[in-house]
Amino acid sequence: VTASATSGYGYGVNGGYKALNTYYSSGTYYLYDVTKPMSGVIRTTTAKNGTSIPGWYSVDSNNAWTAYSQGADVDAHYNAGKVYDYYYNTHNRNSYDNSGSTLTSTVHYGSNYNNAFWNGSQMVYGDGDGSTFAPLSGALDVVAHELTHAVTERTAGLQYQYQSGALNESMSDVFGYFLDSGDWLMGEDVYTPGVGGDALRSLSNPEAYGQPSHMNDYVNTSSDNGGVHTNSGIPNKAGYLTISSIGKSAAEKIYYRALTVYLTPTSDFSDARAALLQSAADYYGSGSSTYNAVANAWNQVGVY
Ligand SMILES: CCCCC[C@H](S)C(=O)N[C@@H](Cc1ccccc1)C(=O)N[C@@H](C)C(=O)O
Ligand SMILES: [Zn+2]
Repeated sequence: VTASATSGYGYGVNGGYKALNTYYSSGTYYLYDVTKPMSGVIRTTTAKNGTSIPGWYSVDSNNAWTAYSQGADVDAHYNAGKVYDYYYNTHNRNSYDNSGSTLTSTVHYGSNYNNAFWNGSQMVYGDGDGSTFAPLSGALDVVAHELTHAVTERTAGLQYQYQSGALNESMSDVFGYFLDSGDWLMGEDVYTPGVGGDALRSLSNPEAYGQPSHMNDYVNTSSDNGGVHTNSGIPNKAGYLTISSIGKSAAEKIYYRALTVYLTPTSDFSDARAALLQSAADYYGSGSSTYNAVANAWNQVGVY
């Protein structure tokens, strides 16, 4: 029996219709996308609520991925393709390693698992417990967040602890905004499915969800790898101020250049300011309004 690339469709976590690049072989359809200009593929698997990854290929009998339980698989696959396209089209980067390597997403990880992560090789998504989170692949900003960790790991290599770790987290949130720029919120599409209008974090108002937005309020702690999900509010606020001042397109350029050219594993918030200023100077000149806007943004969060 022939095997071939096919086009399917399905419903995501929140019920939205999604066209899917799938693959047919011997009577079974797979979430396996061979349509991208990459040496590898984009593929989605399920851990079947265990913790063994990558687990098993997500499969379907008729290429209509419409079962409620398939929503997480549908969105992980669809959103990974969107983030791949973003990095390729906007930054000329071919997959997380710029070598077109395969992107693997595993969904249904664990039981009631309220998180998602990049494990050094692939993306992994929990289903959430239905109260704190719905399946996390249902949010494009979550998928962009996780895939950006992979990019960061292959470029700046920001150590996941203390300021470099909070910066690592912030880079993932800022690129999450670039993908899902309808609002300044993070995770709103999957956070507390029973409660409307809230989110896990806000870039414009970190305090709304318990994060600082100024160095005076930096939290010194050993918890959460030195507060990486707390102190990310400070560079996140600087990101909001920067993007609001210079616009999304210029911000994407200087953020990508800072991340891939100037930042290093031990970079702290002040190094991030310098890297973004240098990137702004590279693109627009050191006396440019863009340069000055970046300086002002970081001044406002108390980072010099
Ligand atoms: C292995 C466990 C820790 C990994 C943390 C991953 S990178 C992470 O930061 N995940 C994001 C998921 C996310 C992203 C955007 C929007 C909503 C949720 C995260 O922020 N996790 C929170 C819940 C945390 O770990 O505190
Ligand atoms: Zn993260």
